[in-house]
Amino acid sequence: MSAGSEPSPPAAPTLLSEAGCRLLQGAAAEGGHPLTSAQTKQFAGLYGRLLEGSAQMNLTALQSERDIVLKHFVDSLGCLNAGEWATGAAVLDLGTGAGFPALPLAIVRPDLRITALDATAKKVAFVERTAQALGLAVQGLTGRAEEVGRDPQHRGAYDVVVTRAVAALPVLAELALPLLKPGGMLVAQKAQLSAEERAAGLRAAGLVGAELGGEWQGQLPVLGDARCLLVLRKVAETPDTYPRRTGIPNKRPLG
Ligand SMILES: C[S@@+](CC[C@H](N)C(=O)[O-])C[C@H]1O[C@@H](n2cnc3c(N)ncnc32)[C@H](O)[C@@H]1O
Repeated sequence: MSAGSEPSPPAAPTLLSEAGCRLLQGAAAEGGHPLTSAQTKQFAGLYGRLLEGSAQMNLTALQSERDIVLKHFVDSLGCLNAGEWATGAAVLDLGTGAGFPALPLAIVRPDLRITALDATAKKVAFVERTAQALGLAVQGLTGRAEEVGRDPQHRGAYDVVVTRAVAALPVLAELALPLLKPGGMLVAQKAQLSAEERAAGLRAAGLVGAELGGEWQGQLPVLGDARCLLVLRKVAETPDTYPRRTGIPNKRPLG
């Protein structure tokens, strides 16, 4: 800058392009979740924050605008396709990473009381900052689900535990069921669910007080990739022995 010249204005935040907004609106509507223009603006802001955050830390492997729109934003909304998400429900996103599905869900369902749990503190800090900037009611929570599930403040406290791309179904059953209220549901989103994983998941569910509560098979809008949602319903108290200590659910899965 030469002496006496005006300081340059701060760079405008990156936002979703117009084409990206149209793709988002079309795909969300195709998936049964049409967006208002205010919600589309919130997604545009989320896109910008995700790009900024990704420049500083490892937040997402997805690089292109199209992939982020379809495989993060629209895919996250697909979690709503299974089960009844009652108005005002307390929801925990187990293993939220960069905020998926927690942040898209908070945009389209501002009535939900969403807690975004992850073992990595800097990811949770990103989610909290982003939620605050976009005016979304998402609480961050740093910790391992194995420990949070034994904390009286969180055990039995949630109507819905939702999870995407975190672990195999038997592991999810052990981590999620202790966190649910009686009658609550785990919604596990999967790209694929083999017959073996499904059977082991249902056996694990029986051990932690759950049964199959529903199943949804569908496709990711525009791309057509297979998606499956499996719902486990809490029908009995989870024994105090679960979840086992950190690492054991993964190392020696139930079922
Ligand atoms: C592959 S990422 C998926 C993130 C996000 N759900 C998504 O779909 O983009 C898995 C995340 O789960 C978190 N995670 C895995 N096991 C966990 C546990 N036992 N407790 C808390 N977080 C866990 C990891 O730290 C990681 O951020």
